Amino acid sequence: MKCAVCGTGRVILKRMKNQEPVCKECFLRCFEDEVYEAIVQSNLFKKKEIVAIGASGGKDSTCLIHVLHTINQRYQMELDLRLVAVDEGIAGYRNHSLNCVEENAKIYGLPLTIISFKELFGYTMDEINAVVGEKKSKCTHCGVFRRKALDIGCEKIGAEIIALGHNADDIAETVLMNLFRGDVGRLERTCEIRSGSDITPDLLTKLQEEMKSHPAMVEYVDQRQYPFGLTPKVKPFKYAYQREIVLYVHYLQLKYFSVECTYAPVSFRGYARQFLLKSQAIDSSIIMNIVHSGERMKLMPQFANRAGDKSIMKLCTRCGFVSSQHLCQSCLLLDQLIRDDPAHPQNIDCIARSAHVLSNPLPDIEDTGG
Ligand SMILES: Nc1ncnc2c1ncn2[C@@H]1O[C@H](COP(=O)(O)OP(=O)(O)OP(=O)(O)O)[C@@H](O)[C@H]1O
Repeated sequence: MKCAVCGTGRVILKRMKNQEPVCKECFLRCFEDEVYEAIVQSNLFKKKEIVAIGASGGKDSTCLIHVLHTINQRYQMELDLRLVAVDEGIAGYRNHSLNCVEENAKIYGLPLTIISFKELFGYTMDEINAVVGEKKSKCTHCGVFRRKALDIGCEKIGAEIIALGHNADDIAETVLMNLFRGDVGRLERTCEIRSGSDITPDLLTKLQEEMKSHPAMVEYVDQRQYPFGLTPKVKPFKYAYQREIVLYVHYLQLKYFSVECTYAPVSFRGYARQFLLKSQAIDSSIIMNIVHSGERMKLMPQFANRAGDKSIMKLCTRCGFVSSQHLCQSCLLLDQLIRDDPAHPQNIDCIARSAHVLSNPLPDIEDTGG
């Protein structure tokens, strides 16, 4: 059997989306072209834009670095790509994956900035684990703190947009997870290829006004179009299957860390992942069907939960990040941690830490100046 694209190459796989048999070269090229197409169709980036790439060292973000770097050059997109990595402080996991990020920063000549939970919040994930307890999932803490850390990372490198390696399987998992939890208010956001900045001009003006009188935010009024917490997040791999990402990084022998997070086994996401794995064995189109279904679901107004309601957004009274409540989720979680932590000597002022990190340049682990 010959490659369905070039007609001559030796077939190495059948594409997930249409079962078309393709050779290695055509697979790599088609994969890159499809990501480029998704970027162009959704107008994800502007020319010369500083784009942060959330780099975890895992296969998805490693693949994203390679693909964005490749198509940026091939199609003269003129993007200024920079890496932001968050060190959550998970011994035996994140320290190893950060080594891969550092290696890739050198390989692609991209500047890298690392932001650590310990410096930002006063706790590593391992310390949070000790406070929260072994049996409970830590994914909420990790996810909420990481989002804030990535926003702060963007601020430090001057990026007003961040690209993340979420793929179609991740999105389908999140859709299922939200359904399993009955948390349908989040469905719309889950499936967006670009999220964060989709607020009305009136609301943006209101938030910008709030920034002017917020002690922690006033200095950013003239510098930022969006308040903190609204940095647009884009998912160029929204339509890429995980299995093809694995093959892509395998064929190109990219350097990534493949071990699962220490805390993953007790995560709720695990149920959705198992369900999806079993369903996929029956029909591989299930993943994209879930993504497309999620895209088309729209909540009736009476069911929209408050978390999904952008019109009620304000600035967290403590740290100044956008929030639907008086205190943002990260400040609430931090307060709870401090309350539950018998060893904590005093309340840590979250905004003092955020402000400290923002105003003092962290030593960049590797700045190759590319
Ligand atoms: N510690 C981190 N630092 C920077 N970005 C991160 C970090 N963790 C996750 N991300 C970003 O968020 C995306 C989704 O992460 P998540 O852990 O949910 O999925 P993943 O499939 O394990 O991704 P990856 O294979 O890239 O680790 C990653 O692809 C990356 O872009």
